[in-house]
Amino acid sequence: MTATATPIVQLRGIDKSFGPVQVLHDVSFDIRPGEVTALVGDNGAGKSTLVKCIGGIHPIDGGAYLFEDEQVHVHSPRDAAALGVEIVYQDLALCDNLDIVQNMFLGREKRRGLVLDDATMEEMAAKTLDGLSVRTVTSIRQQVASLSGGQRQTVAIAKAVLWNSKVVILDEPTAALGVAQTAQVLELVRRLADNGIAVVLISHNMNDVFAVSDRIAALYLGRMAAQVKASDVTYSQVVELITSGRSGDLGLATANGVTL
Ligand SMILES: Nc1ncnc2c1ncn2[C@@H]1O[C@H](COP(=O)(O)OP(=O)(O)OP(=O)(O)O)[C@@H](O)[C@H]1O
Repeated sequence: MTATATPIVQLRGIDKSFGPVQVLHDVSFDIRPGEVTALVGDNGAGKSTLVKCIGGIHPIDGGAYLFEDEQVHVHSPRDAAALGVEIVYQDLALCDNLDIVQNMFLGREKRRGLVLDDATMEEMAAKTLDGLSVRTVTSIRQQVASLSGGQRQTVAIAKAVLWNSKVVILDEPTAALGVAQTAQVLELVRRLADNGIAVVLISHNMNDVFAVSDRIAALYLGRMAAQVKASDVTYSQVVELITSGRSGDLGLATANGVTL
């Protein structure tokens, strides 16, 4: 996507503490439509906390959350969903004993009168999977228990997209996958962005990050060390940002977390 896409989400000066422990310090973060923004950082850097603030799971203590240039107050996942923000978690929260359609509509089932509108749900599920060019599942009435890790991840992502999401945040989507399945999921991640969705990818895997990301945001000890275009940095510069919060080669413009 173009370098000039206007951010759909802009966080400015976000602080977040849990009791006496401040986990996020003055964090600014932009998420742009049509782009994959990788969110990287060491264990405990604050990645999950940051996305949970975006997703309405944790209230922010201070700073501004702008969505499409308007300041918003997101107090619950429902508020986030109303904006079109969905998070796909590492543990996926899929129900093994339900099929793909049932999982995709879990808690938001379509009804016709008092009965479930299975035909509409099936049609919407199939359309969403088709739209993402997902051909890895054989039947949408297949139980999720029988799916591979990659297929499960695909269903979880499709579930997030089903609701006309504008922002999809993926927490380590390839962490438990083998090589081939990782490639498939990364392809899907790229396709989401190519369809105009603003995608955030939390990942510890630099190969994944460089394979699909347009931008990379590095958190270090709860501060945004840098947010840069992926094409402007090397693998080792990103590793340096993750491990020390700075990269000498990048200079000051990015060391303060300024978005380029
Ligand atoms: N609900 C909570 N209550 C108290 N402390 C928390 C809570 N959630 C996270 N923390 C703390 O906040 C810090 C950042 O954690 P967070 O999970 O956001 O990091 P992360 O970058 O996602 O790490 P990882 O890569 O290991 O998942 C950690 O020190 C963690 O212990």
